[in-house]
Amino acid sequence: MTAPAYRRILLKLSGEALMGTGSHGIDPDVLERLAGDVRDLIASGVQVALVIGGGNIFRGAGLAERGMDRVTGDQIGMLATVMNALAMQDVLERMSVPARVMSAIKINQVCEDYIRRRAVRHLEKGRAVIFAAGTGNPFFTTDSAASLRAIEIGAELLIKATKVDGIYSADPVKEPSATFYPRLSYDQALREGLQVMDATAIVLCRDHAMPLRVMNINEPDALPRLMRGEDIGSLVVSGN
Ligand SMILES: Nc1ncnc2c1ncn2[C@@H]1O[C@H](COP(=O)(O)OP(=O)(O)O)[C@@H](O)[C@H]1O
Ligand SMILES: O=c1ccn([C@@H]2O[C@H](COP(=O)(O)OP(=O)(O)O)[C@@H](O)[C@H]2O)c(=O)[nH]1
Repeated sequence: MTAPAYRRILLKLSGEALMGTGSHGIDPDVLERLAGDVRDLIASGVQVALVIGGGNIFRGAGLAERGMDRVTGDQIGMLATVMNALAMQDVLERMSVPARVMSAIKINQVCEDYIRRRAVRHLEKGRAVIFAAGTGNPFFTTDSAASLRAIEIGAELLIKATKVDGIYSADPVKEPSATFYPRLSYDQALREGLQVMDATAIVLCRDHAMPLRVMNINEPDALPRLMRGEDIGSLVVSGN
């Protein structure tokens, strides 16, 4: 078996990805499939860290639109990400994959506090590490948390697995004629206002030269093919 193309990656999954065809919550079959992908990556020798969103349960912006204090809404949203993280940990452990949830918010009767050095040790020991509660601060998203944690742990690649095949000149869901970008620079994504990932997350990746790949969560075998060095989705790297 050839060595994987990457030693350590961070995989960002939206909460929505866990819904499957549902309108909210977690589809156990989807969770099982995603956990199986993580298991296979770790078995191939890749150290895998995860950031899972909470959009299948709550988003602060949505709660605020209906009158809730935004900070409170974001705190609820961050707790939603903890729920998803615990669910992922449960299914990984039932697959005999050691997994640790490390939260940016102190809830250490439910999961570990996020401590960077411990996260790295867990990864070095072949454990899946699931970062929960995003950055721990309101007004951010788990995309930004994914960029932040990828940089902190020295990941070689940040993968945003989402609902489209990569980055386009416009939202391909709204504009089917949009042009696919197999490769682009962070500055191009910012200049063109490409909304696939929030600007904070993209700027963090740019400023710390964190390669970012956006790919379709539903493309079969996409992750193992990517680890074998195939060019999947869109790659965002430094440049003008
Ligand atoms: N330029 C773009 N290229 C690709 N996707 C885009 C773009 N602009 C907006 N999108 C939308 O962004 C979505 C991915 O962002 P987001 O919904 O935050 O993902 P997720 O919920 O998977 O984290 C895609 O499903 C797509 O509809
Ligand atoms: O650092 C963070 C990360 C997340 N959130 C809140 O948690 C919600 C769920 O995260 P996100 O929307 O990123 O989930 P996804 O879109 O990936 O499902 C967000 O909407 C925010 O309200 C936050 O306040 N700070």
